[in-house]
Amino acid sequence: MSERLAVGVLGARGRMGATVCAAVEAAPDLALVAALDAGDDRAPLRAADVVVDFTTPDAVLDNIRWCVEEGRHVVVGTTGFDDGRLATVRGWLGESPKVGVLVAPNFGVAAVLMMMFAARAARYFDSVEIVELHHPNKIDAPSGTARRTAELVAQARAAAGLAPGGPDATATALDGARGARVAGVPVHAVRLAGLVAHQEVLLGGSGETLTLRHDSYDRTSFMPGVLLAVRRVADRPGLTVGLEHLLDLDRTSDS
Ligand SMILES: NC(=O)C1=CN([C@@H]2O[C@H](COP(=O)(O)OP(=O)(O)OC[C@H]3O[C@@H](n4cnc5c(N)ncnc54)[C@H](O)[C@@H]3O)[C@@H](O)[C@H]2O)C=CC1
Ligand SMILES: O=C(O)C1=N[C@H](C(=O)O)C[C@H](O)C1
Repeated sequence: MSERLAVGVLGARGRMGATVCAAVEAAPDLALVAALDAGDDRAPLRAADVVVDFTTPDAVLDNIRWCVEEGRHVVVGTTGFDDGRLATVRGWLGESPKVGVLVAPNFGVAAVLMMMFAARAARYFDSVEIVELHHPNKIDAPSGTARRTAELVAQARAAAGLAPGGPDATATALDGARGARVAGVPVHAVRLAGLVAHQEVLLGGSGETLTLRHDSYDRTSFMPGVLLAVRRVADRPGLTVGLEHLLDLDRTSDS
């Protein structure tokens, strides 16, 4: 058998990090060489070909900078990215052009399909709103998936000459009643005991609606996508945003 790909995990004692460690250990072509959490020395990551980060929005940028400087490829599931943060990562990669960093707000294949379908459908409807629903231990709102979905929907609607959200006659509202606007699209966040990770994209037109719903019932749902990214990130020097680029699904129009 050929040599196994060496993988390090940051956030290894967390919900996602622990699941990633188990998935890597179960994969015959991968070897878990470092499983680190907050406060640990990062030196053992020098033995890794690829580092996986599932930490916190506060910690992730410093981890990526360290990995890029050390020439390690990075698969990032941690959320909290916006254009400014992605530009910062691109800047570091400019100094290390052989390194690949893949940032994905959601590694669930069905979740990626839901995002792609939402972008594809967005131009056919008057209104679009997003409802994301998560476990109550989640520290960021709205979710990274909802943010990315809103951005993709807004881009598709702008390309079709449409406003991002839809008609809305609301004249008075309590703070938050109409959700947050992400790229102009209303996004509503629910935190509920018993949930893992769920999202609905609601599209409305004349006398009809379309609801796209995705449910992650278990964190193993993210593992095929994480392992695909681990195996492929070295082939993609520079920054890749979104698992869709590894799934050949990134077309969102007929042209
Ligand atoms: N892209 C995706 O498919 C998914 C992304 N996520 C995201 O992953 C992140 C982690 O989620 P959970 O595992 O649920 O959180 P968690 O709170 O269970 O785990 C985070 C872990 O990171 C550790 N940590 C904090 N700072 C660190 C540092 N500097 N170095 C190493 N470890 C550090 C914490 O001690 C903790 O063990 C969140 O941003 C979440 O939104 C979660 C699920 C799927
Ligand atoms: O914190 C979570 O649990 C999740 N985070 C990601 C996000 O913010 O989109 C992915 C998934 O929704 C689970």
